[in-house]
Parts: sequence; C-alpha cells; structure tokens
Amino acid sequence: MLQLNNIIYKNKNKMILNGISAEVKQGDSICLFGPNGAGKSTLLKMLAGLIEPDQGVYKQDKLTSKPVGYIPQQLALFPNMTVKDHLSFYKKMTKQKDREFIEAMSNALSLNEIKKKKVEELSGGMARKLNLAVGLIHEPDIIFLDEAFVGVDLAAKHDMLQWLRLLNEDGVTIVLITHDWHVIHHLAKTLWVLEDGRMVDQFSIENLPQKAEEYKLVDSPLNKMFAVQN
Ligand SMILES: Nc1ncnc2c1ncn2[C@@H]1O[C@H](COP(=O)(O)OP(=O)(O)OP(=O)(O)O)[C@@H](O)[C@H]1O
Repeated sequence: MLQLNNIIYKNKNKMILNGISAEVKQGDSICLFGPNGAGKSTLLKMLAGLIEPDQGVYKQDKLTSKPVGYIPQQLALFPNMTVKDHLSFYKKMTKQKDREFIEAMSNALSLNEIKKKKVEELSGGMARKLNLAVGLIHEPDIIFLDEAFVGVDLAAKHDMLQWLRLLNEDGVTIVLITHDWHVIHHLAKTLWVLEDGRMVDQFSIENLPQKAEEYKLVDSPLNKMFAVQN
C-alpha cells in the first residue's frame, strides 16, 4: 500500500529522517513510537504524502484512490459552530453521501448527545472526538493519527478506540503516534521504534513483553519508555 525506501529528509541541513525503509500493508495498525524529537510526526506526514523526501523513494499504491484521513495534533474546529454543523459542513465539503456511516460514527463516538453544543462549550475530550469524526467523515482507506488521544478521558478514549478498531477490522489501515500504552495495547498490531531519525526496530505487539525486557537494558530514553509499558 505504502513503501518507503531509504528515505532521507532534512530541514536546513539538520537530518530529521535518516535512511528510513518501511512498508505499510492494507489492514495494518502501526504505532510510531520513540522519544520526543525522534522524527515520528515527520515520518507520519511523509507516509500521508504531505511532505516529500529529499532522497529515497516513496511509493503509494494507486488503488488507494480516496484522500487519506489525517488527524493532526492541533484541533481543526471552528469555536462558534456546533457539533452538528461541523458534521454537515464536512459532509458537504467531502461530498460524502453515506448518511448511515456518519450516523454510525456519531453514535459510536457519542456525538449525538452533544450535537447542539458549540465547540467552545465542549470539553477537551469531546472536541478530540469531534476532531476525529470530521477527519474520518469521508471514510478513508488509511488513517493517520498524530497524538489524537491527548487529554481524552477514559470514556471518550473507549469510544474512539472501539470505533477505530471496528474500522481496522473492516480493512482500514491505521498509522498512529501515541505515547499512551493503553491506546497501544488496544489498537496497535505493530510497533515501529524511532530514535534520532532512524527506524531502530519493528515488531509485532505480541512480542512486546520480551522486547520491553530487552529495552530495559539499552542506554537511551527508550529504556524508560518501555519500562512503563504495563
Ligand atoms: N519545520 C521544522 N523546522 C526545523 N526543525 C524541525 C521542523 N519540524 C521538525 N523539526 C525537527 O525535527 C526533529 C523531529 O521532529 P518531529 O516532530 O518529527 O519529532 P517527534 O518524534 O514527532 O517529536 P514529538 O514526540 O516531540 O512530537 C526534531 O528535532 C524537530 O526539532
């Protein structure tokens, strides 16, 4: 579906992605994991096709004809508009005709209960759920989530995880960035570990217990990050 071969990405001569090779297949659910500044957000943007490499090859399977779903760290919402207005606006903008999908998503994310509220009246967690809904309204085949669960309480997190898992079970591909082990345990099938712009490891979540033991011995911030994985 997506292929990266020996990708180099620099910003003003600073190496940000340093020789990344990786592949994303349909139905994957991948978490990009690593310390602050490792290059996760940059790699996510590259996978989503939002930035281009300085060197190396990026290939996107043309079978993925629909625009990707990219949920940025920042909320992309209008303070004065209600939840309902957001859904109608983005429905129209993306030419989404499938009312049932929007209804199912609104139910799953408990948005119907708050549809008359304006964004400025929403809690942080509610706003995150709406941000997710508008980013997914066109039913993308592949979803990129950059820290989409920050400040979300357990109930809202439950709703978001259930919905994303359902989409993933239907074959939708997910690539996400999170430092939240709860989210990783419930959503990720594979972990890509990044450090200093390099891909240092890729492994299946089933191997996490052994990997966590290995990482406790490494001399880098990764040892602390894996130490708290339970
Ligand atoms: N527009 C930019 N200009 C200059 N440097 C940048 C720019 N964007 C990112 N960087 C640098 O690239 C490196 C990787 O940044 P990136 O945001 O991809 O890392 P990250 O792993 O997502 O970090 P975090 O977990 O803190 O969000 C960092 O050192 C950052 O300072």
